[in-house]
Amino acid sequence: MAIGEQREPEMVTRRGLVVGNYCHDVLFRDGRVVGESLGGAASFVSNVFDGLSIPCNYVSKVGSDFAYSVSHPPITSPSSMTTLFHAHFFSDRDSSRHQDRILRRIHACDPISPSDLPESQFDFGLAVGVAGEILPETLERMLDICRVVFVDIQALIRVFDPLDGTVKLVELKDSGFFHLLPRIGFLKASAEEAPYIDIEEARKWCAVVVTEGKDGCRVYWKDGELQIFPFPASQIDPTGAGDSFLGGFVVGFIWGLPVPDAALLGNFFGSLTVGQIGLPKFDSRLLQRVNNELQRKIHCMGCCRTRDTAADFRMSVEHKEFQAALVEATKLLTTYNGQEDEWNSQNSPTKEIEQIVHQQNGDPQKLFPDPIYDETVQHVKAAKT
Ligand SMILES: Nc1ncnc2c1ncn2[C@@H]1O[C@H](COP(=O)(O)OP(=O)(O)O)[C@@H](O)[C@H]1O
Ligand SMILES: O=P([O-])([O-])O[C@@H]1[C@@H](O)[C@H](O)[C@@H](O)[C@H](O)[C@@H]1O
Repeated sequence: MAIGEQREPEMVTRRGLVVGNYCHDVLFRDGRVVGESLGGAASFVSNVFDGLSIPCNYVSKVGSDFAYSVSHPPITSPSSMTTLFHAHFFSDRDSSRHQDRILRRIHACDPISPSDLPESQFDFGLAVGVAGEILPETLERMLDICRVVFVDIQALIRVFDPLDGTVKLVELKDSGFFHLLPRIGFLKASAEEAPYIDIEEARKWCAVVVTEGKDGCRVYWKDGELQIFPFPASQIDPTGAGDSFLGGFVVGFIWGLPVPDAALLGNFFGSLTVGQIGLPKFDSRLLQRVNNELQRKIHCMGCCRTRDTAADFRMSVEHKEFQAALVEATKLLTTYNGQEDEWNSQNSPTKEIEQIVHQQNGDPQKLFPDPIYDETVQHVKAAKT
């Protein structure tokens, strides 16, 4: 190619590394089981990446009891059980934010050590542990082999009650990961986690994205901050919204979008996630529309994907147009949602589990001794095979 000849802008394929364990999620509302699903940030992130054809390596560990088939096979630890979370929601409180979710880690699979990571180099990495499986030395190794690393703070600051596994949070500076901050590209936190970071200190070292549920998100960097608007959504289950947000944000970033536009794409996928229980299904037509929009944007930017890891925080002149295009894409969901409701009503395990649990227990309050639920789930699964 002659020097100076304009290259047709194109998405240079970037390869990533996603590190974090898949898990089993059980959702309770007012003490009643309302759903059980594949979980773990890696599953929500890969759901977005697969939908938008982002090539990635995944390092995730599960036990031999892992109950789901996934597009990126995990490492099975025969001596361990799959990470299991019980997420308790309550109708009498505003569950539009996770603050009112009580998370309990019932089982924890083996941690991911540096030697579990591939030897090769990667353009980007996502440290997305949910149950303490990412060790400081593992994150350090990720920082060595990935050019830019996106970290979900829930991988760093969660601790677990020794008696019942209830998830609590510790200050980042007391987490054992603080010294790695200057090497992290982006730190993602929910509004509930943000107070444990000291954003004024952290932003000196890396960009911080704080997701704010139905209010969208806020991006902080050394010299500024920006509020990025949300997309409308009727929330059914907030689980995984932050994970899908991070997936969308990273896609925007590696496509070369300015950070505010990447955050908008994150908001978009977060809003689609809360409208479904567990791992969301994205309409293929909607995903195609998003891909077309990304192609259009990099064409308009007249640049091939040459930006290295330098982040561009300027609000693009096209930000509003991008937002409008994504809103337009969600209109495809109106028809699909009709089928989706059909899918939920017919296929959701919830009803079966509720009926069996009710028969067995009469009073759903008995649900709390979790083994009852686990046994019921096994029974339901067995009945399905
Ligand atoms: N009820 C909602 N309506 C619209 N968008 C939402 C809603 N809840 C979450 N989102 C989107 O998903 C993103 C992540 O959600 P949030 O609940 O803040 O993350 P986390 O799961 O980490 O707590 C938000 O920044 C927002 O863009
Ligand atoms: O809802 P969110 O915080 O984005 O992410 C969730 C984790 O916090 C939770 O521990 C896990 O069980 C879910 O599968 C999901 O990954």
